Amino acid sequence: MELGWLLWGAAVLLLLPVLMELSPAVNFALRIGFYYLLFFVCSALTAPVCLLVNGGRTVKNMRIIKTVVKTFKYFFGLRFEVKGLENFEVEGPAIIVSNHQSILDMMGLMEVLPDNCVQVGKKELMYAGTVGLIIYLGGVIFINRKSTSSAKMVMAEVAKTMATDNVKVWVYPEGTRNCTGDLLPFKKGAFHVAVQAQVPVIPVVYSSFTTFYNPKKNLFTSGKIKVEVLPPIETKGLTSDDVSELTDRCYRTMRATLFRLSGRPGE
Ligand SMILES: CCCCCCCCCCCCCCC(=O)SCCNC(=O)CCNC(=O)[C@H](O)C(C)(C)COP(=O)(O)OP(=O)(O)OC[C@H]1O[C@@H](n2cnc3c(N)ncnc32)[C@H](O)[C@@H]1OP(=O)(O)O
Ligand SMILES: CCCCCCCC/C=C\CCCCCCCC(=O)OC[C@@H](O)COP(=O)(O)O
Repeated sequence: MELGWLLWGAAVLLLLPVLMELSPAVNFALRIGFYYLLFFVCSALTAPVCLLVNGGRTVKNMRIIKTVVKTFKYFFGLRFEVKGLENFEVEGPAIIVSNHQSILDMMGLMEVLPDNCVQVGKKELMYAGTVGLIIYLGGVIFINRKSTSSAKMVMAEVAKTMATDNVKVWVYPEGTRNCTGDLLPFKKGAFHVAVQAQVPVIPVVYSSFTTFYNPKKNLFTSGKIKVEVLPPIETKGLTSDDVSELTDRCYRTMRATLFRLSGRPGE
């Protein structure tokens, strides 16, 4: 019986590289499955450490989470080329906005995440098993995207407390993943919060993943991701009437940067 299992295991191990080579679908499934597994297992292992070190839900846990997630890139042959980190060095809180292409973004997020920075996430993530637990412990702010009123209330609370808590808040203004190499229209919530709190908006742009990652084509290989932190956009003196213009300005700047970083001709 044992010999049978041993032979079976050896056959799979020998066949796997061949299968991955022959079938992009198998390669994609195994690599993305391993990514999920990494998240699931590392979350289970990191949660007790966060509880022991910091006692509960606090942005301080993001340091521990960041240390763990920054190792993931090595498993997938991904490299980050980062520019402009000095733009995070603003006095006090800020709203950080970035493009959002895939769950692989979590590696890019942790690659540059400044201290005392929490993220805004869809509330469904709370139920993602051990990952839900660890992102709760990391201080992630959960919103219900399906209820604008409740999401606005949560965001309004963030605008009030981010100054006292001295935290930066990272928002994905596209509101969903988008791996087309372009930007979706921006939701305005992040910009309302920045104006309400009178804090700067710091745009962050990641180059397009399309050269190494495309779920529709079962493409997931190694690759280089360029990251650029852009200069802060001040909101002092702005009011809610200025939010649309602020959103559009940020969108245009980030889209031009995305095209530049991705080697795509601008429009
Ligand atoms: C060891 C392993 C560990 C691994 C751990 C990994 C750790 C990191 C985890 C990080 C998780 C990250 C997850 C990311 C996501 O989940 S992305 C999806 C969720 N994010 C968002 O949706 C982005 C934020 N969304 C918004 O800000 C929206 O604006 C929202 C507030 C939700 C409202 O959306 P919606 O109604 O769809 O559209 P609009 O934005 O156009 O708003 C409609 C009108 O309302 C006005 N508005 C919006 N917000 C506000 C506000 N805060 N105050 C006042 N008014 C507001 C807006 O102006 C629109 O009105 P007008 O059209 O202007 O009249
Ligand atoms: C015991 C219960 C087990 C439950 C199994 C859950 C296992 C979960 C394992 C890994 C989950 C990895 C998720 C990492 C965080 C991903 C953040 C992210 O990128 O979410 C997508 C969100 O931005 C936008 O969502 P949509 O594009 O709108 O959709």
